[in-house]
Parts: sequence; structure tokens; C-alpha cells
Amino acid sequence: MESTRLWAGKEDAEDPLAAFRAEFALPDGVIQLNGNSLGPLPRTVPGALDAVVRRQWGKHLIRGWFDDGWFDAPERVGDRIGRLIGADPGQTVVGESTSVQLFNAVAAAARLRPDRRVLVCDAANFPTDRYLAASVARVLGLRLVECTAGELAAVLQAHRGEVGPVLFGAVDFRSGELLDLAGTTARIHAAGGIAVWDLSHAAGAVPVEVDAAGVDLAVGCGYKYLNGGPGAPAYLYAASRHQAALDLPITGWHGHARPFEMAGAFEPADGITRARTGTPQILSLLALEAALDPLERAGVAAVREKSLRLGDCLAALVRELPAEIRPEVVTPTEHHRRGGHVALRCPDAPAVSAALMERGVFTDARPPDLLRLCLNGLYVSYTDVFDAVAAFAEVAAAGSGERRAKGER
Ligand SMILES: Cc1ncc(COP(=O)(O)O)c(C=O)c1O
Ligand SMILES: Nc1c(O)cccc1C(=O)C[C@H](N)C(=O)O
Repeated sequence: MESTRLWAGKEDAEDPLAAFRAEFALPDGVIQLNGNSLGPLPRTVPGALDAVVRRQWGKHLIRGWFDDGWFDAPERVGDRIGRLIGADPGQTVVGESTSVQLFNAVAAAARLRPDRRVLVCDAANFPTDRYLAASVARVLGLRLVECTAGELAAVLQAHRGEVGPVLFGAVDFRSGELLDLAGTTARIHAAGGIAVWDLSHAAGAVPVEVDAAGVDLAVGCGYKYLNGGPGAPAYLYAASRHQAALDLPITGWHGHARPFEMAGAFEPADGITRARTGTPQILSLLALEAALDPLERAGVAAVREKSLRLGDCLAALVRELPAEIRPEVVTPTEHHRRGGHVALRCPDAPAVSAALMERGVFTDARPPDLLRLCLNGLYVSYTDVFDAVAAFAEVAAAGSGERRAKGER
């Protein structure tokens, strides 16, 4: 085992991304493997926020909206996120939570196909996606059909001519499986539907190409692989070809063509600006803007390449564990089917995750029995992966001993 740790150290010494780890304020002794829930703090963010609060807000007061560029921040930061997801400028806007953007995007997608009365949603989607798809269906009087990615072709066939919006998560939040964004979008289009993607677990982790894939609408959150901090605003992407017809249900005054005319009736702005809602959460938005810097400099492709290698390394180390504690690797092993995290099936996953956290290894558990380890190439090292698996082995062996003592399994 010691020789493997030496190998990991050698990989770290040769890692072209190794220097990025120092750009994050990770506490000593912590191995951060749950960046798919909350990315760590980039070191530049406190200073950037301090300047916004003390200099801009504190000294410029309301002038900050125009003198400090607050008013344009949703589109400006949107374009930066757009570059990370393969979107040309003018198609991505930042604001609100992912949940609010999901409602807005799915309802707008339905209104692009008013003749279609079926809304399809990924049955494995994150709960908020499913709740909001169900809500849109109720509000607009649509029929909701939930299915897995594997069932989609059959569902589109069974509801020929009826399917409007189809909402899928690009990466399964439980298993870490990556779907074929372009192929699935093409299948949805062939059935006359509108593809709406939740990119929360994909953006910044895998090289998503929304324009090239022909995606219609997409949303995602800012606090996972984009490292924007707790409650960072989400983003909405709407392909240029749909923008003129986009009838979003949340028609706030910042999406108005001339917000400061204070007109009595809503008239949507041109372009992606119509997807703005109300006053943006400037502090969180500018924290997110500052946080994007390391990821942009590293490049999603390089982060992805390292993340895949870290995942292969994790799987190899797991294979070497004694059979009685060896977890099943649930995430597909093929690179083109794997997102940014690896899920392990193990008994008592929540207890294992809690015990790992006590040892400084931050993971998380999802019901019923999955332990998730996010291998973000920006700040996770090969030695981290080795040490995390060693800590897992200790924790799992203690748990297996306790279960044997109690006569279970
Ligand atoms: C795929 C996905 N969508 C949405 C969310 C959350 O939405 P919100 O930011 O509104 O809490 C999460 C995680 O919390 C998620 O994993
Ligand atoms: N959004 C979260 C939150 O508000 C609290 C705790 C965790 C989260 C998460 O991001 C969970 C994450 N989306 C997941 O994949 O489970």
C-alpha cells in the first residue's frame, strides 16, 4: 500500500493542475470530496466581496448599479458561465435558485409547443426537478410522464406527437452517470419535443457543449463545480433561436425592455435579458463571478481529464479492498458515461460518511445506500484519493466488525 501512496505522490508532483489547489482555502487536514454539493472557497472571493461591500456598496451606494456594473452582472456572469458550457454569448443569464429557473425554463419550454400536452421528466432527477416539473404540469394542465433515460425512446414513441418539454439531468446526482447530451437532445427533437437540461452536476465538471448539442434550454446551480458559495445564484441558458418567442412565466421588471420607464404592462426585453426576473442577488452573484476564475484558467477539459484519472485511481484502489468491506462502484466505469463524482454502494452509507468526516474526509451519502465522492481535478490530489480510500477501509472495517458482533450480515 505504501508503494501506492508513493505512486500517488509522484502523480501529484507531475500534475499540471496541482498549483490550483493552493487557490482554494481548504482547511489543513481536510480532503474535500463533496464539491458536487458545495465547492470550496476560492481564496480571491473574500477580498472580492470585501471590495463590493465596503467600496462599492459602502461608498458608492445606489450608484453601484451602474458605476460598478451591478446592473449588467446577470448577463456578464452569464456569458462567463456560458463559455464553460459551450454557449456563445447572449444566451445565459444568472440569478435566482436552480428551482426557480427550472420552473421558468420548463414552463417556457411548454409554451414553445402549446399543441403538446405531455411533459416528460427524468425519473432519476434530483427531487426539486421532479417537484417543479409536476408543478408546471399542474399550472399548465399538462400530463406529466416520468421515465428513466433508458425508457425515453419508448416513451417518446408511445406519446408520438404529444411530447413538449423533456427535462433531464445531464449527470445523475446519485449514480454519477453522464447522459449523452447531444444524442438525447437529437432524439427529443426528432419527436418534436423541447430539450431542457439540468446541468448542475455537469457544468465545470465535464465539457458540456450546449450550442453544438442543439440544447433548447438549460439550467444549473452555481455552488457545485462553479464554486460560487452557499446559495450562489443559478443560471438559465436559452438558445438564441428560441429567445424571441420565449414566454417565461416569471415576468419581473428586470426582464422588461425598458425597466426604468416603469410601464404598467410587461414587455419582454430582447435577447436573454428577458429571462431576468427581479433585482439580482448582487453579493452572491459577484462572489460567484470571482469564484469562476481558477476554473476558467485551468479549463474544463483539463479538469475533466484529471478527474477521470482520479476516478480510475479510486476504482483501482477500491478493487484492492478486502471482499468483506469492498463497496460496489455504482458509477459507470467508461469515461464517456461518467460525471464528476463516483458513487459507492455500501451498507450504512450515512454512518460511513459521518465517520469519514470526523477523519477530515468530506463525502456525502444519498439514500438508500450510496456514498458519493466528488473528484474535482481543480483541488483534489491523487494522494487525497489514496488517503480517502485508506480512511474508508478503516471505517468500513470497524462497521463490518460491529455488524458481525451484532449478528447482522
Ligand atoms: C440536479 C440538481 N438540481 C437542482 C438542485 C438544487 O436546486 P436549488 O439550487 O434550487 O436548491 C440540486 C442540488 O441541490 C441538484 O443536484
Ligand atoms: N443544495 C444543497 C443544499 O441547499 C444543502 C445541502 C446540499 C445541497 C446539494 O447541493 C445537494 C446536491 N444537489 C445533491 O446532489 O445531492
